[in-house]
Amino acid sequence: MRKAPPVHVKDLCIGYGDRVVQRDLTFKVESGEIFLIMGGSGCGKSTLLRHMIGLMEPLAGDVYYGDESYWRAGEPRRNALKRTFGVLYQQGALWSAMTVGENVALPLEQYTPLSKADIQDVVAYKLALVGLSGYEDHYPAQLSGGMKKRAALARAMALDPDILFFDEPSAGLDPVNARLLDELILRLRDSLGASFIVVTHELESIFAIGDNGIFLDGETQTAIAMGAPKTLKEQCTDPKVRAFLMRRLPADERSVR
Ligand SMILES: Nc1ncnc2c1ncn2[C@@H]1O[C@H](COP(=O)(O)OP(=O)(O)OP(=O)(O)O)[C@@H](O)[C@H]1O
Repeated sequence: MRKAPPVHVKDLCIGYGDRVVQRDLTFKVESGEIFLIMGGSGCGKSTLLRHMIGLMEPLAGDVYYGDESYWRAGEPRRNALKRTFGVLYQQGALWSAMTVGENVALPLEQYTPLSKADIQDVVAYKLALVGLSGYEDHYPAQLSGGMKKRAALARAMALDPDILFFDEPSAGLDPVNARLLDELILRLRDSLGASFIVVTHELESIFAIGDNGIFLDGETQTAIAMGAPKTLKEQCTDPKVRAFLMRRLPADERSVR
């Protein structure tokens, strides 16, 4: 099985123009880990993800893939690195005018020299991985919300990424489909050896899939906790983290302590 490079975020400061959203972020995502980015609304989770994917340049600090600095690498190398990432955005964002098969085939047509027949084989394999065998000719509008997510996941996996980035994978899904997606993520991690970096605030997902994670705080604009969600729930004494992981109001947490 392939091994994804560890990802090392070092002294990262992120934001928009003059506006700092998060500062001094340092953490490591080990190979094959499901790493969660957690925190309240607006604290900067998606912004951090955009920086890790290389869509936004940090105000300070860097992101290392293996030993390689992303931002000190030249643009050709950055583009090559980007191709080792699979990204699944909140909306799924399948091309609605294309069939599911065409959606998954697109990155293969753009970035590989594979023949049409080989591309069809890869598409069939990726759709089988997400439980959508035989849906090649369906259009996104003909799929349920959960199926759309899985089709978008098949597309994100088209180029055999080392690292998959998910922004709120279970947003908009009912609890049963959200759970099926969690199970799929666990299965794919085990079978592909890829790492997953996931933004989520769904408590069930957090405890079901998270090996490790970081908790961002919007108020202090930095990370206030790191670790396995289950351990954080048992041991972290920060009232904001406890409130988040136990779905209590921070004021109640303070009075409990
Ligand atoms: N394109 C942008 N330009 C300027 N500010 C932005 C932009 N996108 C987001 N922000 C601001 O950056 C902060 C962090 O936003 P971000 O979307 O990263 O938070 P989040 O933790 O992912 O939120 P949520 O959980 O609600 O999706 C917010 O205050 C937001 O208003």
